[in-house]
Amino acid sequence: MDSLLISGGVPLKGTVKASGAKNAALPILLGSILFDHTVIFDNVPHLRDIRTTQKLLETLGFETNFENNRMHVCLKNEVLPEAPYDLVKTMRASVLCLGPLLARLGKASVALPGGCAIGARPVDLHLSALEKMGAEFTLDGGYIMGRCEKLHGAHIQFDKVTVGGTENLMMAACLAEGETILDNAAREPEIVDLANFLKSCGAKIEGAGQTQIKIQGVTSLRQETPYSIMPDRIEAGTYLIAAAMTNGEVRVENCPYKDMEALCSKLEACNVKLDFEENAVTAKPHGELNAVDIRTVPHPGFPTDMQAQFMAMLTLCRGSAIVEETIFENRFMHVPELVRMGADIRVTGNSAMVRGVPSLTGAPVMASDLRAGAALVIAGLCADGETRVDRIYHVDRGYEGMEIKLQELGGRIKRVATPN
Ligand SMILES: CC(=O)N[C@H]1[C@@H](OP(=O)(O)OP(=O)(O)OC[C@H]2O[C@@H](n3ccc(=O)[nH]c3=O)[C@H](O)[C@@H]2O)O[C@H](CO)[C@@H](O)[C@@H]1O
Ligand SMILES: C=C(OP(=O)(O)O)C(=O)O
Repeated sequence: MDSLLISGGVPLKGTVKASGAKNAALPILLGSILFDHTVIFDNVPHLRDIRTTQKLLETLGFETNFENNRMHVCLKNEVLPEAPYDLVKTMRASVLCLGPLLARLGKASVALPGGCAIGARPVDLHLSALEKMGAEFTLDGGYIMGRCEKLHGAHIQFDKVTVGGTENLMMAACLAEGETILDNAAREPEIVDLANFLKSCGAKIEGAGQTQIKIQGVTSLRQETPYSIMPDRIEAGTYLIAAAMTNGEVRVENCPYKDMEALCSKLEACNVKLDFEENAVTAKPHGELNAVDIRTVPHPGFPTDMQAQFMAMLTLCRGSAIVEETIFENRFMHVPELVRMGADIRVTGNSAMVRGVPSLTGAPVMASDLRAGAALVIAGLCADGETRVDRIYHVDRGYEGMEIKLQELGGRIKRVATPN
């Protein structure tokens, strides 16, 4: 297993480029299941989750080729209906093959994703919505066994905003008979990217990015030109916070800041100086940072995927702030690790009170999940002394070459084998 070893205290300086977005690439790549012909994607990040998706597509009967951020996906003979536990357990987004498989084959057997470090994460809303379209499900040996005749359009009202649920249903509805309406749909930019990809291949989708999405089923999809995955707003935001925390000057290129308003306005409220260009944002050196409360909510509100990194920054801000997590019931696993580095944080229920301290101290810490790991890395970059972040495989799920990008910004960080 690998760890990251960080010597803190160097202000980050230079330019970094945001990679393609993991959370857009995963559903879009799994959308390939809907196609008979080759589909090609650009700006696909080299990540552990992308390799898992590649393996999943291969298990489902597709050939893939992935080089230089371009992936080709092509059906070999026939689509196979089973997404095995070994893959699903390492990547919950695997459940996004359920809608496309049912639409395509009328059957699917997908391992039920278990809970993960951040919460139970059930898929009940995916299943009940697909039932409205004519699917029937049983649970057998830990697998969701789905069957249907041809899926038909339906009016679906999600009880709760679900990103994955909206994506699964949008993909299923593309090849269903008739019109599907999704109400209380998620509005994340990655939903819009998925819709843009599907529309570029002949799907009839209206309203992606709004609370109501309408999809008219078509008989087939066909790609004319390669589709380029949108840049990663969470990765971009992580580098802006790392720059602010180290009081450095970092220009983040390919920064989709129009999709990052909630984060950027909170950073500015903390006194982070941001300079916006056509396609880039620069975080500039600033005076003292002020503590500002955050509350995670679905897009366009403050994203839960930035909560841990923002909390890492709050540990060094003047004053105190409340961080409220409303999306996942257990997304504070980074707190005890930040406390080991000298942070002053108290958790009560789904809120954490963060009191700013003058400095953090390096320590061996453990990443419990992807964004917790990112938060510990950026905390390490400004801590006194050495920090070792273990279980870095979580970070590798979602950050392309994180330590290389940080090294290029002057960060003293290297990948090492975890000592026994
Ligand atoms: C690959 C990907 O894009 N992952 C993102 C996606 O995850 P994901 O799609 O899993 O997140 P959801 O939006 O579905 O989950 C939001 C909340 O709804 C609950 N829920 C969801 C589905 C369901 O059937 N029943 C149910 O109760 C979840 O447990 C959670 O509490 O959106 C999350 C919320 O922005 C992000 O943190 C993840 O990074
Ligand atoms: C929680 C995340 O991802 P996933 O849904 O893939 O676990 C994330 O990207 O922060």
